[in-house]
Amino acid sequence: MINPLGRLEGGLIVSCQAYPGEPLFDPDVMRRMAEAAVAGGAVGIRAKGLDDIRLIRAAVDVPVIGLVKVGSEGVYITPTVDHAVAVAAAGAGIVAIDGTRRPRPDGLDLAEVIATIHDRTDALVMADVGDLEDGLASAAAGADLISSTLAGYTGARPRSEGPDVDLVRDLASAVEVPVLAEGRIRTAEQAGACLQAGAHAVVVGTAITYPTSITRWFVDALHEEI
Ligand SMILES: CC(=O)N[C@H](C=O)[C@@H](O)[C@H](O)[C@H](O)COP(=O)(O)O
Repeated sequence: MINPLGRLEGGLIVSCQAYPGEPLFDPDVMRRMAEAAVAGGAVGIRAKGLDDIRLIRAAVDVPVIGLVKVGSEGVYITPTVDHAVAVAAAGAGIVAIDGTRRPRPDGLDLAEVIATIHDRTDALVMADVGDLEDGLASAAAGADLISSTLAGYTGARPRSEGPDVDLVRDLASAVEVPVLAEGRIRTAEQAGACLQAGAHAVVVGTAITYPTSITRWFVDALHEEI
């Protein structure tokens, strides 16, 4: 497998995710969303769920960062090795896993998890972290790249309104592996600030692919005007 990290450098990765019960919750809709993002210049796609990953992998020629979500509390992003192996088998060249120091459902530590994924697949492992200590521990455990995905969602750091640029900067200067900026990037200016802070690439989801939230931002702003 060609190492995808070079293809991501300096670029925009678009996260295409929908949830059960929502109008866009359909792998084929996410496949179309991914194609639309790539047509606009996305250098990578982040996708959730094995069916979505399969369809998107077949439809676009950019690296796919895959994950599954199991629940929404604690360690819910690709929580076990078996989940990670399934994500890689579905076609993700990069598997995103929870990279926090919280106890994992399979009782393994992060180094064991990453080593086993490397043994059983060709995929790179991306650690989704919530603070600097998570990032340092993930790098020491063998993660191939680190993302600020969980900043503001684990209790370790406050939930900033925009991206946690300070964490991105601290991670980028503290670890050797590439650091992605992810989480609450709402504008192109914020994405640029993350690259300036040392991010290898930026991941944007909600602001591009989640029309319910985008609509609500407009609606709320209109109400504040009154
Ligand atoms: C915290 C968590 O579970 N984040 C998830 C990770 O896959 C997604 O829900 C986010 O949409 C993604 O990280 C992109 O972030 P944003 O949608 O803010 O641009």
